[in-house]
This record gives sequence, C-alpha cells and structure tokens, in this order.
Amino acid sequence: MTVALHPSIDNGVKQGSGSFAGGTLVCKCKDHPVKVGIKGDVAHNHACGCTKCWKPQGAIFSVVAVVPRQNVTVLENGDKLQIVDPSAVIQRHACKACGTHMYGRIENKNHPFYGLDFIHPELFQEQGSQAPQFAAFVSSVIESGVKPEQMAGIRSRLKEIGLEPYDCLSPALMDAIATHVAKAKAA
Ligand SMILES: N[C@@H](CCC(=O)N[C@@H](CS)C(=O)NCC(=O)O)C(=O)O
Ligand SMILES: [Zn+2]
Ligand SMILES: [Zn+2]
Repeated sequence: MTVALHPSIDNGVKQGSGSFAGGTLVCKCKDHPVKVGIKGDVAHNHACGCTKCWKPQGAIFSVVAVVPRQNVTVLENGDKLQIVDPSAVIQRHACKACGTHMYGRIENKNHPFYGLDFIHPELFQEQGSQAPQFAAFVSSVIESGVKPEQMAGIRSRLKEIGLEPYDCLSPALMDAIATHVAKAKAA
C-alpha cells in the first residue's frame, strides 16, 4: 500500500501555474468560515513533519509556505481566530471552531524569517499556487506517533513524488538562517 503523506500530494505533486496572483484561504467551517486574503504567490512551499504545523485529518505532514506579512488580510469572521500558542516563535492564528490554522506570524523582529507569514496553500479556494518543493522536519513525524520503522518508506515515498526529505529545513533555508545569525553576531 502507498504511504499516505498528505491529501494534496498523495496523488503526485501538482505544479503551480507560475502566475498565481493570490487568492482566499478558507477554513473548514460550514457556517461563517474564516476567510483570509493573500496577495501574490506563495514561496518556499514545503511539506513539514513537525508537530506544530497544522495538518488536515489523517495527514502525517503539513503543507506550508510563506508570504510577506503585508500580503495577508483577514477578510471575514476574524473574531473566530485565536493564537494557538502565544509563546511559540510562529504565532499560529487558528479558527476556534474547526481548528484550522489560517496564518502563522513571527513577531520577533530579530528572527531570520521576520516579515514572512506561514500559510497552508491547500486552503486556497483557487488553484495554481506554487507546488511544494521539499520536505522538512521529516524525522519529527515520529513525535506525532509514526513508528521509526515506517521512516524508510516515508522518505522513499517523498523522494518518489519529488520532495527531497530533510530533518530540519532545506540547505538553502538553513544557509539563509545561518547568514542572518552571522550578520547579527558581526553587527
Ligand atoms: N521536533 C519539533 C520541531 C518543531 C519545530 O522546530 N518546527 C519548526 C518548523 S515549523 C519551527 O520553526 N517551529 C517554530 C514554531 O513552531 O514556532 C516538533 O516536531 O515539534
Ligand atoms: Zn473554521
Ligand atoms: Zn512545521
């Protein structure tokens, strides 16, 4: 049986249009869903295996990307949003009714990713946003209950669909973080 990772990638990774102009993220509520408007395409879209990122029911991985924070606007039913863990680096604003994370924001101005909000592109009403590029925090799925002996199958399935598995972020993002830290130390 094929390993199930996340519904939006289990049948193969669908490439983005390359000209996605933005759209609306909608939570899972049937009544009064939270709607969040996003300007422009997402960047650094990836599967994340960490325990903190929101996953739809039954998924092992989250699919999460970033957008500039000024491109994120709560459009409807923002009163249903609450911060999941105010002490976390990424403050995830989730719908109180259905639990869906609508955007995650970093408020620490010194953080390497300050200025970028984290969103889940599967919540777009529209098609065509950037496809996932890699898989991050893969070993962390064990913390959510995946058995260590399942990891070889999970990593090989990720590779099969074109998502290189990493146990932290991708080398490009790790280099960007280290560059930020080095500059901060030098200043
Ligand atoms: N092994 C940990 C890793 C958590 C982690 O570091 N997640 C990364 C990727 S989303 C992060 O940047 N977290 C910051 C945060 O959640 O605020 C877990 O699964 O809970
Ligand atoms: Zn909801
Ligand atoms: Zn994560």
